[in-house]
Amino acid sequence: MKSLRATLATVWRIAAPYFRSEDKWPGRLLLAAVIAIELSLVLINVLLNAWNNRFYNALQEKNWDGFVREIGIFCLLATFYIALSVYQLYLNQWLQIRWRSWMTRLYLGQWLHNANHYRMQLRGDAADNPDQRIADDVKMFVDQTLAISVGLLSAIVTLASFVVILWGLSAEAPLHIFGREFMIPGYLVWGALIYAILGTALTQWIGSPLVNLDFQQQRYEADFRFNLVRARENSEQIALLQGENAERHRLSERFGRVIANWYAIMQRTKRVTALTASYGQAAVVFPYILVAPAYFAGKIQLGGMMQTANAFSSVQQSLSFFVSTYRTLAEWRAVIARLDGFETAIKSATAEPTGAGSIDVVSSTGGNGIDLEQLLVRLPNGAPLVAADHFHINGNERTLVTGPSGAGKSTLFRAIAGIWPYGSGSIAVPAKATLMMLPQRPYLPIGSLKAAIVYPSEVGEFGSDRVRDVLIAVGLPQLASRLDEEAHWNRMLSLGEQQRLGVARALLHAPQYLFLDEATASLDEASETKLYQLLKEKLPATTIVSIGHRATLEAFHQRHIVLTRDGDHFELQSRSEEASVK
Ligand SMILES: Nc1ncnc2c1ncn2[C@@H]1O[C@H](COP(=O)(O)OP(=O)(O)OP(=O)(O)O)[C@@H](O)[C@H]1O
Repeated sequence: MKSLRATLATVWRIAAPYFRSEDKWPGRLLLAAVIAIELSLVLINVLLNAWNNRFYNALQEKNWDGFVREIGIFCLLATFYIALSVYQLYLNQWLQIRWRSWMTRLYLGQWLHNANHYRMQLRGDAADNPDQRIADDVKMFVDQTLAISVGLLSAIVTLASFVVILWGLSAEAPLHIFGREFMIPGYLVWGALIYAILGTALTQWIGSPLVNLDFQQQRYEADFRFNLVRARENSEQIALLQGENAERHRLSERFGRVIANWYAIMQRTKRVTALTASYGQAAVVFPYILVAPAYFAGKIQLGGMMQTANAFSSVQQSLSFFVSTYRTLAEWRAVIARLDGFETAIKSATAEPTGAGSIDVVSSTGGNGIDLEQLLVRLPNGAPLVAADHFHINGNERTLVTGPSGAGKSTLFRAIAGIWPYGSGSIAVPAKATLMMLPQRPYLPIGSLKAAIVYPSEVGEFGSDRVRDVLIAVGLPQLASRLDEEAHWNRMLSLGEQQRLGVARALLHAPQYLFLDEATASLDEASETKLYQLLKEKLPATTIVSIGHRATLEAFHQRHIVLTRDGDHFELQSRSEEASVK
């Protein structure tokens, strides 16, 4: 009961914001229309129930006029029923897509806000496969929440209406057992109730493991799909290493989990279906068995019996709402748990940069350069990595950072960029300063070459002539005529060419602070020298901080910082304050 209340509270927390959002009026109106139509359908069912009585009595009495009139009434009711059903589905789908669009935009916004997606990945927490949550789970949540809540409402209203009818019919057709009449008020209602409670309890008992199995299934499917995508993304490496067998083995192992869990679902579903099917079939004859003695004793007519059977089945069906939607409910709970986990992970990732035990990245005013104060960068497991008590990265200067592999150079850059929360101390970056990080392998989104170069800006922000000039300057004249060509550039270009594109990106954006993390390491020394010369000439006002291993790089930097081991971590130390080359 407690977990049901907690689940409903979670549903409310996830679902309610849409109906309070800027799209609240269309959403509320559509929901109201869907509910109104559902209630109208229940009303038609009530009218059809009374129709049963009149129709079968007309048949029994061989009353032709009555028969024709009832057929006419049926056609009228059926026409309304059809029209309402059509529009209920239509409006329901309309609401679904509006609600889903809103939630998808919200989740995308939160996930892509302030490097949350990166921190969530670092934490490796419950929010695995965010793509599945944003793409599939939101859709399922909206579909199922609507289906279940409208279905539940319909079941409650149907139950209330038909319980009244069935109560009246119980008095008309008193219970007959072995020729004796028993006066039990509303015995048909009690019969339906006991029947439904038994069915519900049995289904819950047999079917409860399905909730967890469904949850695991979605997870294994997403995991398998993600690994397929990774294999596709790294197909060149796999082919070069002849890693196909290893890949097949790995993928088969992941698919094996999908299969094993599916068998478990099949076993469980078989039992649940056996129960629900028997339950449904027994429900067809059960009311006849209850009222047939009264019918044969001549207490009620055929119409009365048919109406009773119909009312009984409506009551029984609405009481069995839980049984009939068990699978959907199980899936729904799994979806709710996943979205809840996703929201929680986003919340903690959002809170992390400002929380206790995190590095404080602040905006400084007036100064030029970046100040590291009492900085201790840690690994996610808490182990210390890089420390700097008072350190100043001078503005308008070119600084080279070196140190042993794994010393934490890249992680220090991540901390300065404000995406690495683990650690303590503060990093003061001038307010409104523009920072750009160039990694060893620049990210080039799939699309036109121009869009890939100007990323993360919009294509229209830079003129094509400008982009062409920059491409020629970085030594890629052969690409200058292919700006509109669409491709997977990370896959198509050599690493050296990708690094030249990275430098082209930096030249276009002309940031105030440019951090190069081995961003030219794949080029030959002569090309690297040319690119650095270009950066020096074209971006004279830019503060450049480079990570690199080559000694030749020193010539382009005025200052050299070395990460040196100090116990369990590394310290930042200036090797030379004097300029090498100005
Ligand atoms: N997401 C992460 N989770 C756990 N440990 C990490 C993570 N990212 C980096 N590390 C660890 O932090 C340490 C420093 O990594 P970093 O990439 O900063 O080193 P680096 O000095 O740039 O090395 P290199 O010169 O080889 O590029 C490494 O031991 C690495 O394993």
